[in-house]
Amino acid sequence: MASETIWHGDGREQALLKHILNHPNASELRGRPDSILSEIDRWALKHNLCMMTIGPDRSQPIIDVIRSTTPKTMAELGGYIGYSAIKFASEIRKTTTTTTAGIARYLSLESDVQYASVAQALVEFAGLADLVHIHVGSSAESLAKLAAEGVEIDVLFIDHNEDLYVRDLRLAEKYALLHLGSVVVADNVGGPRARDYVQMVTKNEGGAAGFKYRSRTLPYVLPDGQQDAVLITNLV
Ligand SMILES: C[S@@+](CC[C@H](N)C(=O)[O-])C[C@H]1O[C@@H](n2cnc3c(N)ncnc32)[C@H](O)[C@@H]1O
Repeated sequence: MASETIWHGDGREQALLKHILNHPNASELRGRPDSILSEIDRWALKHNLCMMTIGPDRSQPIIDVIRSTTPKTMAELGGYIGYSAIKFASEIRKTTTTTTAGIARYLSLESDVQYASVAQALVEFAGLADLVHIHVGSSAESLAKLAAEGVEIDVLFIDHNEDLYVRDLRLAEKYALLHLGSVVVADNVGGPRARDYVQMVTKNEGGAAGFKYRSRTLPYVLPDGQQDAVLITNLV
């Protein structure tokens, strides 16, 4: 019988953090997001571990979204160890304009306290703690808190639990966290658990807040050979 891929939670996250912080070239890695992410990728490859991070290749279409929208506020559902937060927040920093300078932020929502603490340490090591705000708690609770603070999300990256994609997009709309022109990017939409979400955003019907969805699917193959896809949806 084929063994199932283990993606997380076997101590690899803490081992990875230790590796990065105690790296012989730690002083050269510190404050260099791209080098830190490359080191994470190298470490995972060396230890033959599939990590549930967005990784370098799948990041590219999301980087393109950031470049074309220059978001003031980007949020993600599912932060894990902070890989995507470091990748996308550093891109936001590079694309910061005079209008977004000082106010751009990346909100990372993560339910697991231990993963969030690894993420916080890596974000600080990458020099992005002023931009990245990690919210520990379930996505439903954190979205409600963001709504109470009057947050408006320009780019929403959904990458937590496919069973919750529909519910959480609906919540973000209900709480008026999204606006006309917001872009929603969902990863891992290739499997059956994301079917309802795919149906919802690829129909030309409006969402709960009256926006219409314009979606495009970008297929990819996972390191273990499974087919999957990213779905990019513009609210129009
Ligand atoms: C695929 S990983 C995220 C990977 C990350 N975006 C990256 O690319 O580096 C999914 C994460 O979502 C978190 N998660 C699952 N359900 C959640 C929920 N309801 N609210 C917040 N986070 C959740 C998990 O603990 C896990 O760390």
